[in-house]
Amino acid sequence: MTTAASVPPDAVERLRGGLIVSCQAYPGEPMRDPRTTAQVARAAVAGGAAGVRVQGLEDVESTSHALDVPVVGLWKHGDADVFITPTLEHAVGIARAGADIVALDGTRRPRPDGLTLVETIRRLRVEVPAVLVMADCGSLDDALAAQVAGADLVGTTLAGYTGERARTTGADLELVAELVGACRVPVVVEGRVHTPDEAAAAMALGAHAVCVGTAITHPTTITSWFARAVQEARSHPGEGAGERDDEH
Ligand SMILES: CC(=O)N[C@H](C=O)[C@@H](O)[C@H](O)[C@H](O)COP(=O)(O)O
Repeated sequence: MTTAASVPPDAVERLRGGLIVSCQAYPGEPMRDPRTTAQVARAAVAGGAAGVRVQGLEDVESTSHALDVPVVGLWKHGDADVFITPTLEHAVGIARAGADIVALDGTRRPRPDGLTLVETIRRLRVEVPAVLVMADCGSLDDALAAQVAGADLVGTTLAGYTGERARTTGADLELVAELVGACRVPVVVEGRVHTPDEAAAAMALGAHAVCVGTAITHPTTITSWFARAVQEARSHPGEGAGERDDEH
């Protein structure tokens, strides 16, 4: 696996300077179907995505078969604080389903199976030796701990969702700058990147890749942005659109 001095693994290298599109539909939503996910992912790749991020065993399976770009897989499970690929069992499942990179909770919080992050990554690599790991972090301290634990990539995915940092409007670019300055592993900017300009700003700070979900692949939320703007324009002519909400 990658170290500061080694050549980055192929999947990490293929994502360098690229856009990762997160293709996720949430429980009960009309687009929650592995075939739909694979189709959305193919459409994203046709538009220039260097990689995709997908959730759940079936979606990882369907998408990894349909595409020739790196697939970042995760498994959201449970209502606890740690819900992104929370246990070793989830991580092994996602790796075996075909993910090139397993994204998992990379915070310093206790994990539901009682393993530490370092134990999780070590044992995952015993089970599935070639797999790479992206640690979804909420702070600089998370990211530093995750790289020591052996993560191949660190992401800002959980910034604003763990209580350590405020939830910024748009990407947490301050954290991006901190991570790029302090981490030797590549940094993926993820979370609330809503416009091409924001994605470019994150890359200009030295990010390895940018991951965009909602603003590309979640039509219900995107529609709500437009619907609210249209409604507000009708109620208050002459005023600009308000802030975007990306809660699902
Ligand atoms: C916090 C959390 O649960 N994040 C999840 C991680 O996979 C997804 O719900 C996000 O859509 C993804 O991170 C991309 O972010 P955004 O949709 O803001 O572009």
